[in-house]
Amino acid sequence: MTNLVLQHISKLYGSHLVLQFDHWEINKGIYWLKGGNGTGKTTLFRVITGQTPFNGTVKLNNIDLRQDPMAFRSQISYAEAEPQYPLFITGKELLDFYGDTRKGTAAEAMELARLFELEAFLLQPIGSYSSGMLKKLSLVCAFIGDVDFYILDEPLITIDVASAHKLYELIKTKAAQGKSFLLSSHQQIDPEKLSIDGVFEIRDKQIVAC
Ligand SMILES: Nc1ncnc2c1ncn2[C@@H]1O[C@H](COP(=O)(O)OP(=O)(O)OP(=O)(O)O)[C@@H](O)[C@H]1O
Repeated sequence: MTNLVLQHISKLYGSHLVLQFDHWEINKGIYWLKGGNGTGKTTLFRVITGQTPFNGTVKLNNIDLRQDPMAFRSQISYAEAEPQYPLFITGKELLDFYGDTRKGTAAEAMELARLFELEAFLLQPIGSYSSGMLKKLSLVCAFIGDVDFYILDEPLITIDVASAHKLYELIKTKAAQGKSFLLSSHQQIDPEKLSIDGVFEIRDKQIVAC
């Protein structure tokens, strides 16, 4: 049962204040974070996943990111908007790496790769992948293993309609198993394809419900 709590948050890049708010909390569900370019969505995701220094407290299911980073990270999966991987490794090597670190099985990784029609490319270096293939590979990585909370930054960019449909179905299946999602998307999310439990926006450095 997901519970994500952020308290007394402030995030600066040098002297540029990007986020500042006292409290934001979500429970189990699928959430959509909207907002224009540069409002701080990716920064918020990087704060939640402990990938950038910040002031304040982040807790997932009562596990404090700072006090117990290993336990915290084992509960969370983050797919970046524009994933960057070493170009010389193959897709399979990347999936094996994620499988090892996330304690996922090779069969699970292959099943996800097959779902997104990446199977035939797995032995090729990532440098030869198209932008859509790269995005799908990053989504496959995000779904390897068993975590409680998924953060998907712009999961719909560059993927085709059929893949978007598969992603929606995967999110629904995981949500039915009790998992939670925080998605950012500039594209409208069709409520008939994916039912959203809450929509937020970053406005003036704060997270507000829409
Ligand atoms: N590493 C960084 N160093 C300095 N400033 C940064 C850095 N990353 C982001 N910023 C600044 O922080 C602000 C928020 O950026 P962020 O990438 O979080 O926005 P975003 O909402 O994800 O934007 P987009 O929708 O364009 O992806 C912007 O003003 C950006 O210039």
